[in-house]
Amino acid sequence: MKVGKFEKVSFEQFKKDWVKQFNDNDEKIKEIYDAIKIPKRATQGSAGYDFFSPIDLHFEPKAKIKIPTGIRVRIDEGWVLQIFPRSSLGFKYGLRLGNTTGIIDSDYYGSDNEGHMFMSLVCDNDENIAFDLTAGSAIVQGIFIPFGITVDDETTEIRNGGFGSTNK
Ligand SMILES: O=c1ccn([C@H]2C[C@H](O)[C@@H](COP(=O)(O)OP(=O)(O)OP(=O)(O)O)O2)c(=O)[nH]1
Repeated sequence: MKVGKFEKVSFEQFKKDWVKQFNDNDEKIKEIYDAIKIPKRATQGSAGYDFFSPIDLHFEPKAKIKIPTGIRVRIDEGWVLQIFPRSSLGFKYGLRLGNTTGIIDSDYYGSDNEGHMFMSLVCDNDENIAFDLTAGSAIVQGIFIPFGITVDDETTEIRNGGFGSTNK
């Protein structure tokens, strides 16, 4: 079923979020932004949309990296995009999401940050293996999943942001 669409966030939004994580100048940030690839499935039968790393990444064991993806996603009502590790990187290096699994709500798209998606990654292996990924490598995968609500659900709040925004 066709229920979503990936897009790039604006350059201004990407830059604003990127400088909070990485020390790059404007020219370099524009280069990274222009090279950002829209998530895609590797094969016709794949459930997961691969997300690609915008830069070369070096993972030290146990270190956590937060990556602004440059991507937002429009999702139909009643569906959620869940983010999972790729099994190859999980098996080899114990690469997992810092938040164990990512939940991208459909109403995140309209947030003030344009619905800019972030990925938190941890190289979590017991063998102390560090590893590198080159820019453009598939790092995690997103799967569109339907969800239900309770028969007496009366939620009316509207989201603006993520990462604990609804605690405020
Ligand atoms: O890996 C992730 C997980 C979440 N998000 C964004 C999209 C999601 O819609 C929003 C909120 O996520 P979630 O509902 O899981 O977080 P929360 O801690 O419950 O925060 P909130 O109070 O904002 O719902 O943050 C990401 O960009 N990457």
